[in-house]
Amino acid sequence: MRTSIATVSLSGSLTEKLTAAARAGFDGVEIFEDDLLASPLTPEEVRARCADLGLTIDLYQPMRDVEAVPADVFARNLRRARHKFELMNRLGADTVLVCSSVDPLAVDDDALAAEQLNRLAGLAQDFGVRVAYEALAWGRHVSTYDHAWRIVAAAGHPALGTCLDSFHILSRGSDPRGIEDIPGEKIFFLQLADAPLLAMDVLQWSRHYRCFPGQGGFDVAALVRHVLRTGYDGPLSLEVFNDVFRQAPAAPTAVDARRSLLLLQEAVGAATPPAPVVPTGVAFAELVTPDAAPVSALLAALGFARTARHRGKPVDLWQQGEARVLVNTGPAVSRDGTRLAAVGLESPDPAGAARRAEALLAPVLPRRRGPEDVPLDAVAAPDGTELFFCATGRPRLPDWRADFADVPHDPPGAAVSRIDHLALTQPWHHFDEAALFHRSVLGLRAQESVDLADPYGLQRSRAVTNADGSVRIALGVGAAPADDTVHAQHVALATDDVVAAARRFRAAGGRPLPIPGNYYDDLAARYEFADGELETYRELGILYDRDAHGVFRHCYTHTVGRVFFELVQRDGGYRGYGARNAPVRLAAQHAVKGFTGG
Ligand SMILES: O=C(O)c1ccc(O)c(O)c1
Ligand SMILES: [Mg+2]
Repeated sequence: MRTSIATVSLSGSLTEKLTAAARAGFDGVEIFEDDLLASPLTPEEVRARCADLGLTIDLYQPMRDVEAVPADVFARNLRRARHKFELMNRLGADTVLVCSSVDPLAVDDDALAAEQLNRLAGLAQDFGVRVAYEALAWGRHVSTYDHAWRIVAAAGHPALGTCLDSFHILSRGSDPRGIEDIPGEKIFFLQLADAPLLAMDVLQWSRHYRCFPGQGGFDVAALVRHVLRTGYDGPLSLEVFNDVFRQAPAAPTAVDARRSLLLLQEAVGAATPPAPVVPTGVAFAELVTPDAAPVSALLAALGFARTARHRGKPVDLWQQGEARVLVNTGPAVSRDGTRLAAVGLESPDPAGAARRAEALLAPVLPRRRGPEDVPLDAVAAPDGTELFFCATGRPRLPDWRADFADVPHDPPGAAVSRIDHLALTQPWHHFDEAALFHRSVLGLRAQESVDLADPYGLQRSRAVTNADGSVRIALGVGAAPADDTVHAQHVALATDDVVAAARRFRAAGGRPLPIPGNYYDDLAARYEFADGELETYRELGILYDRDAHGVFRHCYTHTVGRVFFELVQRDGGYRGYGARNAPVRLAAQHAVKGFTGG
């Protein structure tokens, strides 16, 4: 199946958009009129540029407010159309999109609409051009796909067909099954967009919040299956109006778009990339730092022991239970202060996981390893975090720990059993991309996105997890490009007894994040606690939450560079991440000098 993308979906000049679309592997483009009008290139030059890039021009759009108007108005519309058709001939574009009228002069008269569209198609035919009529969800008289199709059918012209747009169909709650009543050859074009399920004016929703299929709440794949059953054999084309994508660099957006289409093609059986290999645990979190001392002190206070050192690189392995943290002081990676640079994911089939990732356009990383090192497959997530697919102590698979030599150490503490979750901060324009990436490349499930109030801006967070919760990654982002000081990353450590773990941390000289007294006064109002329980939480800075399944108790350490740790105790199958407490945590991190930056 051919794939296409509308130039409106990408940022930049027309040339930049075309280049990004071609590099990401699209076969064609829909050229938006505004992009052409603003381009210094002549239509012939645009045509040549597309040809050089290997792109076809699959659609020119939009032509507005054509049909069901008084005769004199229609005569002017035909004159306007003639200009467009001439232009399309110069461009080498053979299909124009006509969207249903929003003109106050348009009348509610299907017969008139059909007659005028028939005449428009007659003129188009003289230019060797086809007209694809699309129902805008907010069209004045025509706002549903079945209505647009009835008019096209009544017009009965071979150069007139319909354009289906998943947003207009699904945003109105129309039943897409009716698509199968349209003959495939009369579907001249198929535009695809998803959107988050928002209760708002449909025009605003469409113009600002569309996203790539798989990133929102619509069942775009089901719609595409209906379309394919008609015999439609035109391109799958993405048409996404989105405020964030308009600002984000075009190249990664185009790759994100292409990945979304690959997944859609997989879902409808039109592509068969290697199957996802879902990770079964977190093997390690890797911090890079210019100075190991503060991180080492923090890990030691948390009860970790430095158990091994890499044979060839300045990397220490710190361990407690099944929780492993690598501290890397290598020169190449230490420029930005302390940060969470890599995650080792326990994979049942590391090579298969890497093949899946590569097929879904994840950047495969060169193996940074010495001649003796265990081969490790790694890819980069959208935020730059390196994801290693690895095995820990499993027969027949090389163990990444073989690269490390034990060093003498005292036994680690026993409070922490494993890594509960990792919180990664996404660049502001990669949030939707990140969730789709983790879902598609790693086969994780995405949970609902939640809003977290930070005193200096709203943050959003969305968790991706495997089925048993042994891999949990919370993807977070600020609302806009912003100062990143508290948009920190963190490693949450699972414990069976957060009170004991917090006490141990303090006794060992750790600095817990202080939580305001108001928080505990409110907790007392919300829940009943055993005698002394709340006082213990207050003393240790432990936060508390409950969901339908269980109880969550957690506390935070101070921040080193961009990284802090959290101790978490999940009881009774609690599924969340304490989102309700996040505003208190964020405010506390802002308030306490030394918890930010540093
Ligand atoms: O928002 C619009 O006006 C608009 C224009 C052309 C389209 O194909 C579309 O789906 C929406
Ligand atoms: Mg459209």
